[in-house]
Amino acid sequence: MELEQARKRAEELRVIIEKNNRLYYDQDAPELEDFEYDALNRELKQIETEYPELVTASSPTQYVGGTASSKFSKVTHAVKMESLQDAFSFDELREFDTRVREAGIRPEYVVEAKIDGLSVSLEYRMGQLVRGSTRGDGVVGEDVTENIMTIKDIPHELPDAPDFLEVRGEVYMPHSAFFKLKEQQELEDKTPFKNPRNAAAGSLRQKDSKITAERGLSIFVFNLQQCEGRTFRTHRETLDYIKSLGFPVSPRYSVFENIEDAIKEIEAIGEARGTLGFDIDGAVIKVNDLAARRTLGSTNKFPRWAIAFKYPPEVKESVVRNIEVTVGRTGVLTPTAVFDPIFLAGTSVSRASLHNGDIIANLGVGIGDTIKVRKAGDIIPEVIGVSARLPGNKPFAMPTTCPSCGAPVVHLQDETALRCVNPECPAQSLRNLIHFASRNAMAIDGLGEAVAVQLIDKGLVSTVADLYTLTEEQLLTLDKFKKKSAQNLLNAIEGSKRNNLDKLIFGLGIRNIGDKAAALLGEHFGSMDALRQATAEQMCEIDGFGEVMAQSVLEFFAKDGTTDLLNRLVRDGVNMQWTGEKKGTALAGMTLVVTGTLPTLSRQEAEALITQNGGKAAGSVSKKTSYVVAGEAAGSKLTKAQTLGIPVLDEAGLYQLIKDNGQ
Ligand SMILES: NC(=O)c1ccc[n+]([C@@H]2O[C@H](COP(=O)([O-])OP(=O)(O)OC[C@H]3O[C@@H](n4cnc5c(N)ncnc54)[C@H](O)[C@@H]3O)[C@@H](O)[C@H]2O)c1
Ligand SMILES: [Zn+2]
Repeated sequence: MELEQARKRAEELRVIIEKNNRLYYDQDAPELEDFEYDALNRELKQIETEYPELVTASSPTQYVGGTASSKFSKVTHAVKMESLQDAFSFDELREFDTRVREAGIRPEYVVEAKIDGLSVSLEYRMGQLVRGSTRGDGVVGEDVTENIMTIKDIPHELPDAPDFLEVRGEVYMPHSAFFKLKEQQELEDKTPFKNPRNAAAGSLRQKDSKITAERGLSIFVFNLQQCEGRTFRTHRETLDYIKSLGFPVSPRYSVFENIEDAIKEIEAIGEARGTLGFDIDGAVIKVNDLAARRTLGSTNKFPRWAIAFKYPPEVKESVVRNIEVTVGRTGVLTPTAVFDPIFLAGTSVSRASLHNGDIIANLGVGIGDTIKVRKAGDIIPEVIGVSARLPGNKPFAMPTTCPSCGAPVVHLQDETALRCVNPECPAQSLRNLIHFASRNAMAIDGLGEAVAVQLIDKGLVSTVADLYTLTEEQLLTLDKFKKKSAQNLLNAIEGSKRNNLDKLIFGLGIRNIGDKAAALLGEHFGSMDALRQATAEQMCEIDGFGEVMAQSVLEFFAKDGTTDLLNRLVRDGVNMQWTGEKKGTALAGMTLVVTGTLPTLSRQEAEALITQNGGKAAGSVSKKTSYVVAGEAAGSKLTKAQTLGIPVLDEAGLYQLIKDNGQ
């Protein structure tokens, strides 16, 4: 490449890379797959190696990619949170080894899995967790202490800890938590996170720590940043020490005497990839000897004593045996390719979503064709192309009628998806019914998926209103149903009639209306009738309510069948009024933290009492806390309140406070 041509390409690449850095680090919503991004970075690095005169201080190859968002207060890291140099072939690892040996170091390496999440620093003073922060640009990160406090794996207190300790680790979302969240987001018609890494980053970088708490995040700690009063000789020793303090550490971290053995370990980790229960995006080789690390030092961006090997995305071929089309709760038709099982990134795979008709048309894929399937992250397989077409085969055509009910399907405005809009469609009825009965909605015990499937299949229920006319006789026709179980279910259905209005609003499955939005609507309008008559402007007056949500509510009431459905529910005695207390103002403007075991209230109940009275219930104590409500066995939060001089109440004191401030 000519210099001028190289300069032009380098500039182009920098613009693209910076744009994708913002999407990935700042918005937790990348558009490229990691290996696609890595390829761009590599190309830029190659140009800069060939033409060193083209390297600029602001090139993304020279600094850590993130920034600290203004959503959080900033933290300056005493020990810089560096990135890692990466390698895509074993030969590059051998070159790394040569560089280490050329610096006069006898190599001894630790190999660890590289967990795909986001990097955090945790600081402990006198054994108490005092701060958690993100990497940001490596020097300045974000203060996410409150959110960090909600992660169960992270100890709040360390026994026998030094006066000051800082560790670094990777917060990640296990596959189990990711699938749960994905299902929940789909049920609520929200765009699900693309992969566990983005889900972890998006969940940790939340303004509301309660949301973080619900997301099931975990951590692996992989480095000792600072430790007052103790010295260590090797990385291995520091990991043993971190583990002894109660932190989760990388599941395996063995020491190897030479690079070839280290490479074998990387291969072994690669083979175990799909079975770990969480995503890894590579493996890291680190020089074990800490003095040798100091000799090797760091560049502006990464240490010279470590290197990350990135596993290539695996691509394999298989033959499409079928394309199944299913109907979701909101009527969207989703095609799924079913193919001969192949082994990818450690697990057997035989299905991949084709998303919609446009994607099928772009791929040109039909039943019988040979496809290429890739697993980019560790869990979601993707069809990336057709490698051999069955002679004369045509791409699969999406059905023109609903595979569940046979009604004609439609393209709604601005959507690529096809939808079945028949309100009585059984596939949708099933998802609607499961949602209606779920815990945050009408909470009908005993009405899970298995029972819902039977109710629909036997034609006993087609809309949720049918639940309220079910008889014992009918329930006895269900699999495994005896008199007792039938009666229990009828009681649960009967009990649900008395639920507060928000449960019903949420249960109706209005697009974009989650349980929190339902509660806002219920409290604000007070009855279903008032809500039905509300205009978009009136809804938008509610704090926290947006235009899109308001439109969805209007659409719901305008839909065929809604009036009928609500009339039937009213006739059968389902409550349509807000029976919850209107929010009081006794604790307005105050932030309270509940800790320990209270004599009569559970922690949830105490927090509900606080919010019902206009206060904010927070998860951790800070200078902004107004009161700490402490019960028996209150731990670090109580100690912290005492150090900060924050008033402490018992349960009776909380009631008194509400009484004193109420009208
Ligand atoms: N898809 C996109 O658009 C996009 C954009 C930007 C970055 N990225 C991805 O982000 C990565 C580059 O980001 P980076 O600069 O953070 O570097 P990196 O992720 O390659 O390596 C550094 C990080 O690895 C983490 N890590 C996990 N386990 C570790 C262990 N056992 N020991 C040491 N560190 C461990 C650390 O937290 C550290 O921050 C690449 O994988 C890239 O593909 C993707
Ligand atoms: Zn249908």
